[in-house]
Amino acid sequence: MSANNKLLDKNLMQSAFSESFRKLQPLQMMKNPVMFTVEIGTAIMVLVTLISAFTVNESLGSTGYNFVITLILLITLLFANFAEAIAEARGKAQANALKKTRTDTMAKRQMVDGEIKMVNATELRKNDIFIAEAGDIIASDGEIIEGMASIDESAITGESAPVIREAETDHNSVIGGTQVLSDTIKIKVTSEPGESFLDKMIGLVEGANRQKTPNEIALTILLASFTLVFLIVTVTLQPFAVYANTVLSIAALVSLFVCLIPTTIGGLLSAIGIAGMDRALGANIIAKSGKAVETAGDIDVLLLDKTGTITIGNRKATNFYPLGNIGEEEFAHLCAWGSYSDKTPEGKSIIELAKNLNIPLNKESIEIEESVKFTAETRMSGVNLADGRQIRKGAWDAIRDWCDMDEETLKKFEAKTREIAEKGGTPLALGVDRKALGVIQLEDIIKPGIQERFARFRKMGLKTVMVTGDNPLTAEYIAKEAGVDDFIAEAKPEDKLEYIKREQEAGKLVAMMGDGTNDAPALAQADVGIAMNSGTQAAKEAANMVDLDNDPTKLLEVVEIGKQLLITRGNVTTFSIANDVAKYFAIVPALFAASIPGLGVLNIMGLASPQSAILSAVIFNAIVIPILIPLALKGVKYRPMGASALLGRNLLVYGLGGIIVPFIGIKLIDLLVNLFL
Ligand SMILES: Nc1ncnc2c1ncn2[C@@H]1O[C@H](COP(=O)(O)OP(=O)(O)OP(=O)(O)O)[C@@H](O)[C@H]1O
Ligand SMILES: [K+]
Ligand SMILES: [Mg+2]
Repeated sequence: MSANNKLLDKNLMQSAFSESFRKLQPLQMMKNPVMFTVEIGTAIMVLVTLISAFTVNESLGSTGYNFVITLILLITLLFANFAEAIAEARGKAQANALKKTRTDTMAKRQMVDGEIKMVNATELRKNDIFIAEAGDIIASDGEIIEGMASIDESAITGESAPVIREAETDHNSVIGGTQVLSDTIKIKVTSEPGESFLDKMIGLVEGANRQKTPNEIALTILLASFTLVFLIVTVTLQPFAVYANTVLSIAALVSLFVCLIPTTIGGLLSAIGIAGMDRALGANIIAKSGKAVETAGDIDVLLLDKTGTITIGNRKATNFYPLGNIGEEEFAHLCAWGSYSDKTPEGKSIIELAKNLNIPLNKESIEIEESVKFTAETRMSGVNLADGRQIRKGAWDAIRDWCDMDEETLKKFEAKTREIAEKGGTPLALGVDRKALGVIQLEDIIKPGIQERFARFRKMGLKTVMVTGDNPLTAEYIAKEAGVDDFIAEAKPEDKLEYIKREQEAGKLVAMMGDGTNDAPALAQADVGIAMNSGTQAAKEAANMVDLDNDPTKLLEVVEIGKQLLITRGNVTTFSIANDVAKYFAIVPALFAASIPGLGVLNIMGLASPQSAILSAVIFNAIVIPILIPLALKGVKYRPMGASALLGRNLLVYGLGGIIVPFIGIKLIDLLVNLFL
């Protein structure tokens, strides 16, 4: 579902073209104060043109000239509308592609009495239960409450590799419109009809409910006040002109005003915002608001999980180390038994290792009375057997606290766990009936290329923090290898929340990514919280963005998209205002050169006449907008560097450039205008 990046798609151009005219309605234009004043100026010029055509009034200037100025002002408005319309049209094209995936599906609804009834997907309500089998299109968003299945999510994510979704894990979410490839699952509906994930996505990309972000509103107010200042400047020029015996026509005053107000950024502002959300969507990120994307650009601290984010995440058991009075085979047995009801990759890999070592597991010989699930809170898991035995495995410190241990055993375990942790492995200890029996070694691989990404963030001045439930030694090893700035070890879910609060109290903006229900509070607290689409409903509701690809490193991309949005907007604003200042010095001396010879010194551009100076400036003012549309949509090319270096560079390029470019542009247009007239 990647964004349609072709800027010049013919259909998009056509629909944007007609939209540009529709957007001329004053009620629409009013949302954009800068361009609305241009519209008022245009209306005044229409009147002036008509009056000058039908009456004899020398101070109004020639009808032809007035007409041309009116036309150029109208084109300026259309250009600005076109910028917004083309940004919206790209979103709509994506929405249409999504709508095609929303087909009429049937669902096997399970009624209260257990009976299965075929119903239309639209009849499903929140908390209803339905069954989906291999080949079925999942009829609604939901959470798997029984079973596991491999699912093809390509209709939504564009990713063709199937994904595994399973009840009682942090990957229990399914999206309506995706297809079950194997197995049978029981699903509880999580959204009402019309409010599904897909519906929300379509609404978002259509831009129907796009709201201005606080930053956009602030900038709009700033631009409006600039506009007011220049209105006063232009109006006070009139008595000055009378005093200097110069006739300033209404056309000249209106044109001067339009040239001086920040029309470039005024015309491109909303296109830049829409394009930012589009870019996020292109990266398969659903931002619940434009504000979230923007905030991502200002983030100071990034909280990242260790397992699955910095490391590949399918931690595998690689060794059994019995440390008590117990043989290798018996120890492996107990490790496997203790993992029978453990659905985590760690648990599965322990059984896998036992099988690979050819340990006869004779599962029939045991009866599980109660399974003790792994939680990030207890950092242990295990089983209680029917014969009364309790098996627990977990983080070393958790098992240590659970077991009764003498000095000697403690030393043995500490040495072994340290040995494993110092090399970046995760030691799991195993205890039976509160007696520690040995250690299991888990290994995980640091994701290739992750070091470069962190280096890039350091250059931008961002702090990266690795959070892990693992012990400090393993954490330290991985943190150092991966190149993160800080780490929190033996972290429980609430530690993330605490850390975020502390950073925020110090004035920092914090981003994090999570998928589990216990991540929800921290996701809600973070300034930017991204939930994985496979994650639990609670996590997705707490977050302000959802990643369709379930890629924990996506956080890094989101920050870059946000930064690019902020920088693009900043640069276009700088350019726009620098432009306006330059235009002032291009036009005013030309206007007064005849009556105040002293000003002739300032008329460095040597424009042909006051009329052509005005005309050239208005034309330049108009064409800058479409010239910058590609930049607004694609975003300024972003290089990682510190904030002050970036500011310096941008001021140089867009500030200085913004001053020089109009002089050259207006001079060229002036030459052309006089060549043809
Ligand atoms: N299935 C499991 N059964 C028992 N103990 C486990 C299991 N999985 C992990 N552990 C232990 O609990 C600790 C905490 O796990 P948790 O999932 O909270 O954090 P983590 O996976 O180490 O880090 P992250 O926060 O990056 O996911 C692990 O370091 C490990 O020692
Ligand atoms: K302008
Ligand atoms: Mg984990």
